[in-house]
Amino acid sequence: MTPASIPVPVPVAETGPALVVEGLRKEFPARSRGGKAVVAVDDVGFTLERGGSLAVVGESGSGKTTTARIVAGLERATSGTVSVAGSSSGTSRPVQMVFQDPFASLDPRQRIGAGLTELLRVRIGLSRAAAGERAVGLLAEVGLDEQHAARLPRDLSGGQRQRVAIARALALEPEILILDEAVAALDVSVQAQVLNLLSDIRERTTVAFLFVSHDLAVVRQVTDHCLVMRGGRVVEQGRTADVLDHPQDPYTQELLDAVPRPGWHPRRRRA
Ligand SMILES: Nc1ncnc2c1ncn2[C@@H]1O[C@H](COP(=O)(O)OP(=O)(O)OP(=O)(O)O)[C@@H](O)[C@H]1O
Repeated sequence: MTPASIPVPVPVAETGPALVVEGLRKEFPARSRGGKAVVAVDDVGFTLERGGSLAVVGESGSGKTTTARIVAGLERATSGTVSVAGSSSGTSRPVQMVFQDPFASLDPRQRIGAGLTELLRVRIGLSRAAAGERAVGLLAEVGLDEQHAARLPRDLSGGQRQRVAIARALALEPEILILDEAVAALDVSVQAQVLNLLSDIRERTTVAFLFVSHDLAVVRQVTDHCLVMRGGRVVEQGRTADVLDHPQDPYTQELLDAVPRPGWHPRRRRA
């Protein structure tokens, strides 16, 4: 593999889509001698419009997270291109990622407000006073107040910690927010609150969402386009409502059939 084949983020025009991915491929080397390399992502392509919301769905191991990590710059593709809007405009991190477990990205000894203020000083270059003010504003945007700001991560609920993770991602003024199973660990009612927050953010800003999820009900609620992956490849993509209501690929139908719905009854096993 020559260095020339490693994709470099290419800026796209200010008016163009937030993200264009073409011919993306990721091979992981064999884990043992004589083992086979894993092709985690194979010829994946999609476009995410500014302010749009695209779901990546598929069963475990289908390549969703690897695709998201390449877009976020956390993993290098073997080949293909990832073009992110704003990557030439001085925005240092045009893509931010929120994970299922926000604990991992929070310093357990740092109070929420102080951590956010530090992030704004170090990464955005704001003065101490301006960073403090912006931190209060960002926390308010995600529904948290100064009482929450004074707490340590362990003294917040799971939903509140996820709000903090979203505030920290937004602090860096990204073009694209990747949410990788970001509500999967939350109780249904807390999940609904965080999903409402994400809808609000979409209405207020031009941030585009890339939403990795195995939960098709959540996908229906928060995305307008959807990409179905299987074995590293895209089997189907289109408007979320069309894909979920009229799946063209049998695999998408299988995913839909696997979801318990109101009125769903497990099939009785034959004796
Ligand atoms: N660092 C790695 N080294 C080797 N193989 C990997 C690595 N990361 C992922 N894989 C493999 O690549 C494939 C795709 O994994 P990926 O995590 O992208 O799938 P996923 O759809 O996100 O699954 P899940 O929903 O379980 O997170 C799997 O076969 C996985 O075992």
